[in-house]
Amino acid sequence: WRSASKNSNLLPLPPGPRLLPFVGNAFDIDVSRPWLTYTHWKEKHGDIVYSRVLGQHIIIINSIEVARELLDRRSAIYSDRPFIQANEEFGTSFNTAYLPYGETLRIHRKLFHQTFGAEASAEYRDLYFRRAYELVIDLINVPHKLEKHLELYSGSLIITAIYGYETPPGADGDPLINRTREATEIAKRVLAPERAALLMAFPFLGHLPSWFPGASDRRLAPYCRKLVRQMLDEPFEIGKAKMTMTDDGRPPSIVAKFLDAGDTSPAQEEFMKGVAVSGFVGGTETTASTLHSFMLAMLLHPEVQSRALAEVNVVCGDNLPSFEHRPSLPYIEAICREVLRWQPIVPLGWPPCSGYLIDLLMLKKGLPHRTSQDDVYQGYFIPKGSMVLVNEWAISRDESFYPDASRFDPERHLTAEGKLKDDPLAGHFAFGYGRRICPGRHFAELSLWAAMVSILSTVRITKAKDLEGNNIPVIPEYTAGLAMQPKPFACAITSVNSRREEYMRAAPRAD
Ligand code: HEM
Repeated sequence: WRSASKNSNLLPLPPGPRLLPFVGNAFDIDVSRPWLTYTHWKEKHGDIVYSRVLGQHIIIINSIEVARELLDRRSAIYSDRPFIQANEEFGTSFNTAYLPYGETLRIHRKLFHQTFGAEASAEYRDLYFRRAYELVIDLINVPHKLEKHLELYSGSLIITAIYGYETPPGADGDPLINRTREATEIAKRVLAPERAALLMAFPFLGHLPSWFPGASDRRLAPYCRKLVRQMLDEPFEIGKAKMTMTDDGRPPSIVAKFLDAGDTSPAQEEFMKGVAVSGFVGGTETTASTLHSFMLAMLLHPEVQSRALAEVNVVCGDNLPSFEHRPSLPYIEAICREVLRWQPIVPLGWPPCSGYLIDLLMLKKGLPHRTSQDDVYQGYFIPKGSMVLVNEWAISRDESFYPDASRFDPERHLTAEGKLKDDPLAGHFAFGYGRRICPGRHFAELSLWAAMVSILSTVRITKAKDLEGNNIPVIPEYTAGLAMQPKPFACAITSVNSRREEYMRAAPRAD
């Protein structure tokens, strides 16, 4: 049971839990929080674990060293993705995230680099803050719609940057956001775990027999394909029509920049459309979930808020903080790092990415990398076609790096002199590895920082009160649903600096 068919050297597979005939470990995994099962396996079997579900080889990486060695250094072997038939049926195979390792992926990643790379992302510095001010004002005005405000912040930022148009206030009215939601809902229904698992185990079935639970949803496929086509075409046309340069001579959007650069053949345009929508679906929920987690951490830790505000006040006086202040605000930086570490919103190294395939093969929150050829690591055989998951949860809980790891403690990222530590793991929990590392990470980091510093400098998040004036207790719980994000919690949000609030209110808003 523990050998793989093409293992000519008869090397052992990595250690792992006992496999049952046929189903392998299908029944061993906590399907709502599989990373906890994998972390338990780490304790027993170590940093690299072999498992099998319905004949599919699964390699679970539980340490940063193994992740770097395999996914970073050997990325030519470890950068494929599993093929999903349903993506073809439902028109979602354009998404960068699902592309196999090959030429189309290379083109997409190049476009991503040009449009969301470090330099390109920095060009949107004014936009992040403009949106962040709107976010703060919305939080003060209507604190109970916290989640909605965070989703609007992250979604509208990406839409404005990509297509150059302003989403109307209250994302409900935006056609792109609405269509994305609708397509996502269909995909979630269709790609229920049992269906995806069966297709993965028996790809020769191609299409599921009509008696199979959920198979009747296939009738939605043509409609979903139509929605996806609209998502690809319509906002792109808006971006195309909005080519007027900004006052400082920059293209008004990523699409405009692409068109301005020259090669606009239909094929190239189709790639750009795919990149734009992949960026939107890959970046919205991830950024919003991270900020939601940040708000929860602040609510639970008033002392962290006080120290952050004091740091901003010393550095900025009553002015609004900006990216120029960033190097002088190490504590704020430490908060950002700790938010990403404390509750990695992609605990198995994969973003919710609009909800597709999350339950795939019972590997919730873990659409993995896939090996494109056989490999050997430390005497273990890694078969071609293995799914490879990084258990970021286990890495974030590694006590040798992070003593008392489940505690939220920004100070762990600072030296005794209050400077930022040179942390080799910083950023890794959030953004993945190798040639599939998140191409939106620069954009994401800047937008997270702008939102966090704007919130910390201007408002205070406290417990909400009930009708008798008692604090409503906060139970920090996370959803086991699509994205790892906090379950809704009540909080009060009040301004702590009227000057900054005034500046923010006076800043131009989208209309
Ligand atoms: C806090 C925000 C974000 C987090 C935590 C996050 C996390 C991730 C992770 C873990 C991966 C998988 C990496 C791997 O397979 O090794 C990924 C991939 C991806 N992300 Fe992000 N992401 C965020 C924001 C964004 C943004 C803003 C964009 C676009 C502007 C974006 C676009 C993508 C795309 C297109 C992929 C697929 C890349 C590929 O398969 O080659 N993400 N992201």
